[in-house]
Amino acid sequence: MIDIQHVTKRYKDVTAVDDVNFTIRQGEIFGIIGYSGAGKSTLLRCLNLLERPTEGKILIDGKDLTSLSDKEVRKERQKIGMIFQHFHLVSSKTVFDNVAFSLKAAGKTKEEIQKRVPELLEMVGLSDRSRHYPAQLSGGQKQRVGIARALANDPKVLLCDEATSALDPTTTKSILQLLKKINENLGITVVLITHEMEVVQDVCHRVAVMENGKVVELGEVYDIFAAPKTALAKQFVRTVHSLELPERLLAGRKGPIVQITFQGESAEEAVISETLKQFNVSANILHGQISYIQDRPLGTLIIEMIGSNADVQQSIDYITKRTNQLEVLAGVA
Ligand SMILES: Nc1ncnc2c1ncn2[C@@H]1O[C@H](COP(=O)(O)OP(=O)(O)OP(=O)(O)O)[C@@H](O)[C@H]1O
Repeated sequence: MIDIQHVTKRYKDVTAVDDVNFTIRQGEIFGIIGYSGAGKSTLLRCLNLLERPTEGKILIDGKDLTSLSDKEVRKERQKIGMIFQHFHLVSSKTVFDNVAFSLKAAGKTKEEIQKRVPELLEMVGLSDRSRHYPAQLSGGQKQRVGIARALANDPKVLLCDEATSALDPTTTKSILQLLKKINENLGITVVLITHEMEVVQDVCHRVAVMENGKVVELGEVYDIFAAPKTALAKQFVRTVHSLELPERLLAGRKGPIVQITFQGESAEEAVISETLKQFNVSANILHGQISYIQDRPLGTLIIEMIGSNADVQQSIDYITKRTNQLEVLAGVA
């Protein structure tokens, strides 16, 4: 649906986006994650040509935006809503007028605006705030106004530029739920950039990990959580699924310490107890958790395995076969 074809954006000697090439599918919530300066904002702004790529093409539904004149781009941009970290509301206008603004800009009649704005406010749960000014709203409510304004002209795509970064964790969850609802109910493709892996875990279907202007890893969110390939993706996964063990525990171990990741159904199987029954080893459970990503369980367990070298090795081989991933964190003492 959104084809990003070899897009590069340079500012003098800085290459903010470096030959990025991937496709965002119709109806998905696509996350772009990276640390500050990775090029996320620049890439997002290239998607609606707020920034013109220095090289490469952006195609939306097969239409090459980069080949259009500025006037034509402004028209196309009405089909692409955008929300921002700091909301960008007009402080002198009421909630109603902030939302009406987009409709006026698109040439809608007064009657159409009077009908449409209440529908939009209802959708974002702000029907009772229509006559308030932005200064009278909480951060979460301001972002809801931003979302209503972005949806005013029935866009096919919603771009979210760090939309929850200025919000507290509870408000972040509620805004993410709203984005999810909009995606599911209206079928709008959502592209969001963030530096928080938790946001990706909560709502995204797929994610691209960016570093130095490049996409270093891209895939289904579940797969990246289950088996991140690059050091950067591993770092981001660890920010959510942190299973750090105290040094003291590692120093006093009697056998190897292994981390096992269970994917899908195997998370609910008793692989460990079966292993202990079959082989002459005992296991010391040090840490464990099960997360649900897109309603699929992903389990992580850290155990110390105690027994003869041969038995321990056989158990490790058995568990590796039964689960998708086993990593030895510390070898034999
Ligand atoms: N208008 C500009 N002029 C010059 N350099 C820019 C401009 N916009 C961005 N850059 C540079 O491009 C690089 C990528 O910036 P960008 O804002 O896209 O990163 P980001 O991943 O979104 O970071 P953040 O999360 O801090 O916004 C940075 O080195 C930045 O300084």
